[in-house]
Amino acid sequence: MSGRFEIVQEPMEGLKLLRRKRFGDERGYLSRLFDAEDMSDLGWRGGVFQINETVTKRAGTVRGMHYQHPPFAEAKLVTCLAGRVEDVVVDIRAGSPTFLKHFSVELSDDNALSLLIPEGFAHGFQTRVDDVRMIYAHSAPYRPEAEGGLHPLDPALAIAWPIAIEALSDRDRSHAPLEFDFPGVVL
Ligand SMILES: Cc1cn([C@H]2C[C@H](O)[C@@H](COP(=O)(O)OP(=O)(O)O[C@H]3O[C@H](C)C(=O)[C@H](O)[C@H]3O)O2)c(=O)[nH]c1=O
Repeated sequence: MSGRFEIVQEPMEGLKLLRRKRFGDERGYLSRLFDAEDMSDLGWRGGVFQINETVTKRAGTVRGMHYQHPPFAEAKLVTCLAGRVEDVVVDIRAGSPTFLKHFSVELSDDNALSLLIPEGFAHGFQTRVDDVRMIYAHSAPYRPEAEGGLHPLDPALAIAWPIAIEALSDRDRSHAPLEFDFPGVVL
C-alpha cells in the first residue's frame, strides 16, 4: 500500500471505509482519488471501466439504491468532492452473513473519506446540503439492462435517512418492495 489510503473501517466483508491522505502546502493540497495498486491490494478486481460524476442541486435528494446484476456486477469507489452526503450500501450477496444489512456513513469534502464498495452491494446516498458533487469509479461497464434497484424507503431495509427526502427520480420511486424470498445476487 502506498500510504495514500488509510483503512478506517471494514464494516462488512470486502466493504472498506478509506481516508484519503492530503499532501498540503501553502497552495492547498493534493490527494489521490484512485490508485490501481492500492485498490488491487484492497480487493478491487479488474480495471476501471468508467468514472462518473453526479451533481445534485437540492439537499435531501436521494439517489439509489442501485446495483448491476452479474455478469456486470460492479465494485465502486465513491467520493464526495463537494458538500456532504449520507452514503448507504445494502449487502445483497446471496449467502452473505450480512445479507440485506446496510451500512451508512457521512462522506464529505471535509472528512476526505471514500467508500470502497465490492460487487454485490446496492448503493445510494442522500445529500445533506445543496450542490453536492460526487465521483464514482466503476469496475464494470454500465449496462442498463443489467441494472437492479431497491426502494430507498423499503421497510425491509429500514434505512434511517437523516433528513426528509426532498427529491427522488421516477425510476427510484418505482423500485418494488423486496419480496420475502429475495434471492440477492450470486457472484
Ligand atoms: C449509472 C449511469 C447512468 N448513465 C445515464 C443514465 C441516465 O440517463 C442518467 C442518470 O442515470 P441514473 O438516474 O441511473 O443516475 P443516478 O440515479 O445518479 O445513479 C447513480 O447513483 C447511484 C447512487 C449509484 O451508485 C450509481 O453509480 C448510479 O446508478 O445517466 C450513464 O450514462 N452511465 C452510467 O454509468
